[in-house]
Amino acid sequence: MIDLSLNYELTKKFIVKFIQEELKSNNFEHALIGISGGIDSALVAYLAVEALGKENVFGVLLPYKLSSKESIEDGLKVVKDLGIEHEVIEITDIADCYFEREKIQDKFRIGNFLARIRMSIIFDKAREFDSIVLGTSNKSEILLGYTTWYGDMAAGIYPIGDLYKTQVFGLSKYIGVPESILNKKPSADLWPGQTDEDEIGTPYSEIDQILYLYLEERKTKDEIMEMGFKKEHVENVLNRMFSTQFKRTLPPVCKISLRTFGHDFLYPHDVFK
Ligand SMILES: Nc1ncnc2c1ncn2[C@@H]1O[C@H](COP(=O)(O)OP(=O)(O)OC[C@H]2O[C@@H]([n+]3cccc(C(=O)O)c3)[C@H](O)[C@@H]2O)[C@@H](O)[C@H]1O
Ligand SMILES: Nc1ncnc2c1ncn2[C@@H]1O[C@H](COP(=O)(O)OP(=O)(O)OP(=O)(O)O)[C@@H](O)[C@H]1O
Ligand SMILES: [Mg+2]
Repeated sequence: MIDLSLNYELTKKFIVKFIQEELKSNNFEHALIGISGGIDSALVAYLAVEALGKENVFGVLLPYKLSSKESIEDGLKVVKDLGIEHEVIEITDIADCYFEREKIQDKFRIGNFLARIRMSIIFDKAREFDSIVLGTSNKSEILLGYTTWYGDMAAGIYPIGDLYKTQVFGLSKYIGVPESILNKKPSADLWPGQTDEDEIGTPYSEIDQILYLYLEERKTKDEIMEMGFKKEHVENVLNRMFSTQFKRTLPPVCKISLRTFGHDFLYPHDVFK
């Protein structure tokens, strides 16, 4: 196993500075975060308070009737520990109105819809509080595409987007995220009993190694398997990554004019006054 742990003091400083600079250069003072009770949003909230001060960070807790009891308890623990202003908005009525009307029972449709309802409320609240939305996506879930496109992925900036999930755990422990959050299994909490690792089929300890070896050490699939990783896990991780490239790029634009978004305007000087 490759040691993916980082110098967490330095990592924290980089992310804190990143949040400060991104807000400043885009003329924002406030940041808003959807707080789920999970580790990604907890970590981002702690880093945001360090970067901006507790008076400039807002938390929104958006439980659905099937959200786990621990999620809401841990979410409240985060906002109370940090002393940030927060709102709890239950999304059951809004979501069930649509599910009942369309007779939807498929858990994936339900889960993706919940993620997109949350996104709508988060951006509405960002407008109300004149804030940038801090994304909570990490490198592992972005690379796997394990996320709802334009749902929980939607954000202004990604402070922990270059940290593998195992590094999210390392940094969270380092900065003192509450134990109950550190000790529970990552879950999208979109249906009862859901956990990331069960749904994906490979534990994060292996996902991160496989992604790292393939992307950063440029090992081939065969070389990774020769290092002792099971074929089913290597194929699972790489296939998920290849099949979700669309989630990591702007939608392709059909080029007609001489100057087209996505094809041109690739550098800041293209659009400067
Ligand atoms: N090649 C392609 N080019 C352009 N668009 C493409 C496409 N392939 C699919 N699509 C579109 O993308 C849609 C599917 O993508 P999407 O809607 O994102 O949904 P999908 O990837 O099917 O599902 C999202 C997955 O992420 C998990 N999740 C969601 C939310 C939060 C978390 C969490 O960890 O907290 C996890 C969830 O449990 C589920 O496994 C298709 O319906 C299709 O419209
Ligand atoms: N009930 C909720 N209330 C507010 N925001 C939510 C809720 N559920 C999900 N979100 C938003 O969607 C993001 C994605 O969820 P995800 O499960 O990947 O991260 P997490 O819950 O923070 O960490 P973990 O992976 O440990 O569960 C959350 O970080 C949060 O910003
Ligand atoms: Mg979660």
